Amino acid sequence: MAQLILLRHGQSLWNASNRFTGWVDVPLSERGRAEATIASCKLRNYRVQVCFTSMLMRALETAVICLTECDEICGGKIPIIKHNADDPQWQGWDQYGGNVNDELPIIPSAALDERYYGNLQGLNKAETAEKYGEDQVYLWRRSFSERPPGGESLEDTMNRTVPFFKDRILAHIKQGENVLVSAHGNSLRSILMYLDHLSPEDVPQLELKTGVPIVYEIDAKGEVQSKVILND
Ligand SMILES: O=C(O)[C@@H](CO)OP(=O)(O)O
Repeated sequence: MAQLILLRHGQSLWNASNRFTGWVDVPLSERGRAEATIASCKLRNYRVQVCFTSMLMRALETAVICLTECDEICGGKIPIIKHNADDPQWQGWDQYGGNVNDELPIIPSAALDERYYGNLQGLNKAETAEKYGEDQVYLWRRSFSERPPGGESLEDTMNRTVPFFKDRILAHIKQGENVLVSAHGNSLRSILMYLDHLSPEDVPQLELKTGVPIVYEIDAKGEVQSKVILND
């Protein structure tokens, strides 16, 4: 049995100012860094062997804080970010001498990036609801299939997150390795939808808090055996 820890990044500067963010690469706020530190300390009795993140700074920052503040989660290994590891042009410039077993790889992938919010990116969420109506904005934000203007629906997002999750992340879990995934509200909602067998009618109610770890135990067949949310 292996553990999968899903972590929505800490509060970003645009979460704080209530703006649609999507693929805009906004860093964490001071509160977001504190949330990531608290998550790290909640996870001090857990151990992971590999970490996946999106390519966006707020998820990478959260992963690095989580792995380095209360660093017991690394089990004595050094976290090392594997930029471009999936790029066929990559020449291995960060290769080094020494024992690769001493490192805890952090693997960033665009497959885990937040849902693309298209023309809504940068707009204030409350002002957008006033302009287009609460119901329309709720559909854009929380329905499964409705696309925000020029952006991705949750279904579109799921079509890139879940294949990556099955091919790359579940492969580690099935071998008994514990994995930390640091990503986003909607990219993680799509993965939870898969893990928890949620229907398109169930998923609008699913809300993930920033910086709150969700721990799954998953067996060698990839079946979920338990789930716990590390709230306060
Ligand atoms: O702005 C975003 O990218 C997301 C996550 O913060 O917003 P929403 O709550 O609408 O999913």
